[in-house]
Amino acid sequence: MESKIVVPADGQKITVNADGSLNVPNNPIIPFIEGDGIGVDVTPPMMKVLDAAVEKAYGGEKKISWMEVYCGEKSTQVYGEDVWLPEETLTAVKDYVVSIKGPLTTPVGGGIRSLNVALRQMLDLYTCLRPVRYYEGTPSPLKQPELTDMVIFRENSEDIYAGIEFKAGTDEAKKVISFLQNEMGVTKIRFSENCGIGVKPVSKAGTERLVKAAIDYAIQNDRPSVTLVHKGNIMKFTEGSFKDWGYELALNEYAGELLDGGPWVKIKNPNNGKEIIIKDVIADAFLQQILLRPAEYDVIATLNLNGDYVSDALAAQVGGIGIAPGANIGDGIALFEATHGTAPKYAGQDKVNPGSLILSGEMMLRHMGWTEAADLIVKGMEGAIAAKTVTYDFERLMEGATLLKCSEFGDAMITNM
Ligand SMILES: NC(=O)C1=CN([C@@H]2O[C@H](COP(=O)(O)OP(=O)(O)OC[C@H]3O[C@@H](n4cnc5c(N)ncnc54)[C@H](OP(=O)(O)O)[C@@H]3O)[C@@H](O)[C@H]2O)C=CC1
Ligand SMILES: O=C(O)CCC(=O)C(=O)O
Ligand SMILES: [Mg+2]
Repeated sequence: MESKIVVPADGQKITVNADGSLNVPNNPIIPFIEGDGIGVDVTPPMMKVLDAAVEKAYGGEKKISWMEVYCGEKSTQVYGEDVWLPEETLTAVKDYVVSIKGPLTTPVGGGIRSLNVALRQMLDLYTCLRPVRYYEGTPSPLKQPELTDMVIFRENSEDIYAGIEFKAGTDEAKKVISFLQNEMGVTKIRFSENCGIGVKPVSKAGTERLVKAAIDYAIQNDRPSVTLVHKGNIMKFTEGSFKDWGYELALNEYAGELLDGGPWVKIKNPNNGKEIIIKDVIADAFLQQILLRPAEYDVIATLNLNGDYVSDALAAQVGGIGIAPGANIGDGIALFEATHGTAPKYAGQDKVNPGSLILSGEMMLRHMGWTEAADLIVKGMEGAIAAKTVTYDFERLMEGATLLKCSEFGDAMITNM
């Protein structure tokens, strides 16, 4: 297939050193996927704000060379019908090490499976990292939204997102049901003649690498606890094992000790000698406690579906998914993306909040070691919200706010840097 990617002439690749650290040139080429729906609205301000922050922080010494790569609806326009995820996009995201994407549409029921999930699985980006913090002045349904300060580590490669499911009535579904009944002695499938079947793989290796990433983050960032969120009382050998393997990892790899006889574990932060508590909570209880006692939770390690639900719920507590950032991270490669989707009813209206993708870009700059530019983006966000110059999602909940378009909010962030 003919290449459609135009490599900028004036940039270099980021590379990964043997110890896993990044080698970032002053003029890195960063691939971006515009995204479907509101991707067309939020991606341009994201690039503009990042460029302005880099320019202000480094006075022209550093600069991003953006390189468009394609996925989703735009890919079908550029490459032709049915080409949703071209091979050269995957190759670029791998080769250029750090990239960023807008949201991509997934039809409900039939049609293609999620391209977002496909990117994560094909590139083995096993951690979905979603920090949740409060910006002063943001409208929130909570009385004390500033107490919500959590960092979600969502397992990104397993669980029912593996897409192993069979439609009711198909030969495949009948075959799986017959195997379960006749070879595994399963008697509990109600209405087995017309039943869809899904499979939920959760492995020890997959759990360990995710929980390790969460504990390492807590160590590096001086955080007091890591909570394993699961539904292990019901799904004993998937979600329950996730909890058991997480505790075992803390005990065996971090010289953990049982706290009051267990199951909670304490480990010592080797950087400062402080205790880090590894604890667990059942997912439904967690969802009420994050509203009632958010200060008790800090770093969160959880499975794929729980992490999806928890991400939007926590985002709502601090102002909504309009400003909820995220990253998909593997060993070496990172693909940054907003927590929200394509919000099709707002597509092309220059209306929605670009904050989620911009703050994902802020995470990207920090990941690259460009902390001065990242700090300016945080300052720009704080300033724009404090000045009550905001997009519709905040304006409708704030008194005396000025309503800005999507692109204008990006400009307001730049003014406040
Ligand atoms: N990673 C990804 O690419 C993701 C893709 N998706 C896909 O996106 C599509 C639409 O999904 P849907 O469930 O509607 O979820 P969306 O996140 O797209 O939108 C749900 C609602 O969230 C609010 N919202 C979303 N983005 C913004 C923003 N930038 N600024 C302000 N408010 C925002 C809007 O609320 P209000 O109506 O109150 O204004 C919107 O109606 C689906 O195809 C889904 O599969 C979903 C999630 C993630
Ligand atoms: O891939 C999708 O369409 C939805 C993904 C999603 O909701 C998420 O990653 O949070
Ligand atoms: Mg989601």
